[in-house]
Amino acid sequence: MSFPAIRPRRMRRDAFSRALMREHTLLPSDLIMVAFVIEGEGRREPVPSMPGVDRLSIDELLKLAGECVRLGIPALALFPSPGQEVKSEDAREAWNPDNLMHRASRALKAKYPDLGLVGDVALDPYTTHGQDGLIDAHGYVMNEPTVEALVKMSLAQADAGMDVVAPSDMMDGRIGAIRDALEAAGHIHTRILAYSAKYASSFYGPFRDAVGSSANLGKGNKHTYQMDVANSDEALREVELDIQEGADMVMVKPGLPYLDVLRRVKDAFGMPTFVYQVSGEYAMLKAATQNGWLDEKAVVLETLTAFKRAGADAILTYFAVDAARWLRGE
Ligand SMILES: NCc1[nH]cc(CCC(=O)O)c1CC(=O)O
Ligand SMILES: [Mg+2]
Repeated sequence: MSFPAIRPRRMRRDAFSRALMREHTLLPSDLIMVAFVIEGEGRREPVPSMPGVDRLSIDELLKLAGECVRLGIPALALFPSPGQEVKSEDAREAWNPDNLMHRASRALKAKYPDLGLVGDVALDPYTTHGQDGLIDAHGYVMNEPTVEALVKMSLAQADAGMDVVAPSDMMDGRIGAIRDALEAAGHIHTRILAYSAKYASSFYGPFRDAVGSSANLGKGNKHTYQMDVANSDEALREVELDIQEGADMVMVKPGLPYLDVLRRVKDAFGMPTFVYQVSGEYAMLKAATQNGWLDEKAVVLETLTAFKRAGADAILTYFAVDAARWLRGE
């Protein structure tokens, strides 16, 4: 009777050999925490479609930042949830030097100068129609006028101390325009994290609730600028352009349904490649774990490890603080 000489199970038998052959390790330093900012003081406003996520006033945000620093999470990505009263057709609040994001940035940098700050660059929190750009009479998002606005927004964020500007809008040519403007203004250290392969996904619904753009967007969609979910060659073309235009980091978004794209991007370019585990992925996992159908710690760490396996250098996730605590055995 002959048995297999090659037994992959041998290495899996004991914890020591499993540890030695493990190919990827998830660390708190792989994570970027995501937070929503609101006006006020002492305010934590729950996002109903994202149980466990609160919109935070700046003083509460400072506490979250302190926790990130303590846990070894290198950076915090900020999204504003401004009131309807500052929204307009032309989104001018986006580059107001004293807007909510910029006040948050200055407060965070004063208290935690070493925590990396990532500012979202897109117009959707500030437009009355909920689109990421400026629209023409037909509701089409106009490319160049939007890029001009994004440039002003990026300069204002850099002035307010943001370390990284992260255009999440998918306009053509915006990385090059932002890079030129930052250089010309002397902001030579401001990094650009480009949402390069951002899909027109249905997994963003809870985020749009959180920043207050879903009601304004109504039945609208973003199919004329975000990518078709069926494409991945196109993702490589988009990433290549952003690299040529001066991106320091490129991103694939959403995460879990797009691991194939992540792997292709990492293999093709070897760039710092980030992935965004988006609001709908968060909501999906939360719903199942709150029902007791899945084990939260186990599935969250599994998804985050899967991103690393697929080639991610860093992961934007609403679970960053929880995951870092679990990884540290807290
Ligand atoms: N500029 C919009 C933006 N920036 C980040 C997200 C989604 C993030 C998430 O779902 O967690 C979106 C939503 C959208 O494109 O409508
Ligand atoms: Mg592009």
